[in-house]
Amino acid sequence: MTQDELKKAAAYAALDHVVEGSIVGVGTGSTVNHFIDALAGMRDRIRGAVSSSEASTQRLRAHGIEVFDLDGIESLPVYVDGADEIDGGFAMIKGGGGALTREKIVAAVSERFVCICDASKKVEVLGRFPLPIEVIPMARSHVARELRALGGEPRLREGFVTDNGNLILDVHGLSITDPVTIEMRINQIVGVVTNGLFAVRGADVLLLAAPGGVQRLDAR
Ligand SMILES: O=C(CO)[C@H](O)[C@H](O)COP(=O)(O)O
Repeated sequence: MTQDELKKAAAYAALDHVVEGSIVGVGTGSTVNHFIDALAGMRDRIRGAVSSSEASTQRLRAHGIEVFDLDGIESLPVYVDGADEIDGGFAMIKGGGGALTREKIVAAVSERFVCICDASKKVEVLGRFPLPIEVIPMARSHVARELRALGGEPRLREGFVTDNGNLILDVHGLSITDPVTIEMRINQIVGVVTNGLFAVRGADVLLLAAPGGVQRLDAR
């Protein structure tokens, strides 16, 4: 099976977690694109979606799924999203698609985070995938210096602007054995909007697709 077929298998497995009659939290990325396509098949059984990016919003609307503004919604039962890496404690690196801030906001108001991944995303220690940091443009050099002081090597994602009008620094060379501490530490750097570590609030359920099938793992 190709990696894309595995992503699709994980995405379709997430349909079992969608609560009928509800508004569904929807992430961003190629795995989530499969989820959106799958969700279209049950669009008459959900109220709609809250989206974490302009790209996902467009795809949802193209399928006739109503997209609600998150503001004013107190809680969503389920948020479905992919990850760039996920560890044994269900902490994740996200933001490969640059949507990390809105993803973290939608995840924060969701009762359950269902992570959909192909098996290549599961790692022992986070950090081989460069950690994305969304940065206010004027703070770019300051944030880069602070990240170097933490032992990382930040690189500007050239030609990329987030949906919020900010920049992304991808930080190479971090070995993240204590993701909660690193997530909180990076968030304290002035000029950082969000970092791509989802550890303080990690995934609750992992649907991990391998050639043998989709394995469901629950957070302890
Ligand atoms: O965090 C994300 C986007 O900001 C994605 O969930 C992550 O990059 C995984 O993407 P893909 O499903 O394309 O492998």
